[in-house]
Amino acid sequence: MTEIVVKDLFKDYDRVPVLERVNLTLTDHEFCVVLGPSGAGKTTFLRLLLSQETPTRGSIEIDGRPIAPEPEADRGVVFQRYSVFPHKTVLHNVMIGPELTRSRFLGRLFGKARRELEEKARGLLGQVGLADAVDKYPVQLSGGMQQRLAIAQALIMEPKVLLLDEPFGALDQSTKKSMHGLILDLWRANRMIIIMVTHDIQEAFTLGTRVLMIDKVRHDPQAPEAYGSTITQHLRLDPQRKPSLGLAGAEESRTMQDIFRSWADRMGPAVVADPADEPPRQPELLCHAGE
Ligand SMILES: Nc1ncnc2c1ncn2[C@@H]1O[C@H](COP(=O)(O)OP(=O)(O)OP(=O)(O)O)[C@@H](O)[C@H]1O
Repeated sequence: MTEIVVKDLFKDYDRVPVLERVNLTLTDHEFCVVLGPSGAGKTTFLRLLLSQETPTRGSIEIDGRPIAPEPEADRGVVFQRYSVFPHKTVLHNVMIGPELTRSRFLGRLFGKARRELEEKARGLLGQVGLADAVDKYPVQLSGGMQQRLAIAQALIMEPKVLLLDEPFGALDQSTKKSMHGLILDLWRANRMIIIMVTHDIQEAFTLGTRVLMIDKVRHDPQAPEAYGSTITQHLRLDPQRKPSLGLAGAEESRTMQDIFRSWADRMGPAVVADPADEPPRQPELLCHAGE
């Protein structure tokens, strides 16, 4: 069982408080989603959990021990912008983490150890739907495929905690939805704790077993930077009892065209011109004979 305990966490930058008095306990197999306005300190919170930043006060423990002062393999991370190595194939991108950890100087394993690692990497790439892309380079992949690769890269290190910083923010809606299915499957199969930052409230409620809001509770108009953010809302959700999320549920079963039309309808008077209402153009204007 994995447990993360965040106790009275404060973070200042140059004496400007960003986070104050953050307390949170997460136990095995939770999916915690962090929402909050821009600049509230969501990424700072993830960076503290990763040991990329040190707390000004307070502590973070994993399984009863203070987290290591340097980023370690017990915590994996996926960012919004693709963090893969462009000059390595998909397969080698997934193998590189364990190779660098286990062979610090050469960055490469040999013989049986390498064969076993390759098999594991291929298995993970299968899980994230990239089995057919193992020999490709990142530039040959779509945005969604690159994020799948980044997730496989993080998972091969078998982290106890997976940190996701707006991992799907740059993806189109339908790719985002398939990534939601994938991340939920991986979370169920690997039983790690996930902590994810997003701006997308629907995504938060779709995925989370916990949904947190980080924001400022105290404001001093004379000194806007006097106070930091803390957890202002905190919901635990039972994934088995979640209602279908209105629009999200409906959109899943509809085509992109239908979703587009429903958004166009909702725009109402804002729609200045709608080609769908114009009389159909003559077929000869659209295509040439023989095409
Ligand atoms: N290394 C740093 N040095 C100084 N200030 C920083 C540093 N990193 C972040 N900050 C400040 O901390 C505050 C919180 O930043 P953070 O990136 O954590 O917010 P966020 O909630 O993730 O924002 P967004 O939603 O826009 O990504 C901001 O005011 C930012 O300018």
